[in-house]
Amino acid sequence: MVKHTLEVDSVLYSFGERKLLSDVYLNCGTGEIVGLLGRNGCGKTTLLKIIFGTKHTDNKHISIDGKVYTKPYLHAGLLAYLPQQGFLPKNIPLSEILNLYLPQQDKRNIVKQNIRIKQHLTKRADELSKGELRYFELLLLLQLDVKFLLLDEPFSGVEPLYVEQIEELLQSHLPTKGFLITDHDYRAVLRVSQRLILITDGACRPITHTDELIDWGYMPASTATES
Ligand SMILES: Nc1ncnc2c1ncn2[C@@H]1O[C@H](COP(=O)(O)OP(=O)(O)OP(=O)(O)O)[C@@H](O)[C@H]1O
Repeated sequence: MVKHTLEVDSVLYSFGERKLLSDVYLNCGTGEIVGLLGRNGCGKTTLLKIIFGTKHTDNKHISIDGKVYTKPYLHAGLLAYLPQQGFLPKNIPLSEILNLYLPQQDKRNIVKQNIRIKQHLTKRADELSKGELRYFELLLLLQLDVKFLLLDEPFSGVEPLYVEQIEELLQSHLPTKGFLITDHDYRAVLRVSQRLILITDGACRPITHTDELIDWGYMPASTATES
């Protein structure tokens, strides 16, 4: 399997007097899940939007397999983004949503035949529970022919059983995809990620041991025994 690389460098983002992101470097290859952690408001969502290309910034260098892109989302086959708030139309059934997003029938069938989704196909997105909807969104994005997925809070509001199923789903697509994932369910992020990056003070810090998350003030000291 060919390995692809996403490289993010020199990201600067500021508003007013505040420099939100000032020293960002990270990379991700297909075959790995990179967990992005950080406190509320540190800039995780902003960074994912900058990488996707939908958020303008003062400076950035986004490359995939060595080629630089200013707006990667405009190029087929590169990236997909799961936004925090979801992205699906609310007023049409899931089966029609699949027709819109997945032109290939075999890909649609994978989603339609999924044991957790098949009974919901005639429902609209707003008729699903939060966990069911998140699972459906992910399942759909995973069928897209893209090399990298940027996932903003895929576990948010999701019950433990679905969290586990989402983790399994991501793992099953590792042969062809790479993932940048952020979520406040840090236990799930720690479980599923091969590498961790903490955003703090506008910079990306590679984390090699979970104790460092306590040292940087992201996790409470009471969690030390879990690491
Ligand atoms: N153009 C802007 N003007 C004012 N504030 C901004 C602007 N862009 C980002 N911010 C602020 O920067 C902070 C970072 O937002 P962002 O959503 O990226 O954080 P986050 O790390 O994803 O937070 P959370 O974990 O709570 O989802 C927020 O406080 C946001 O309001």
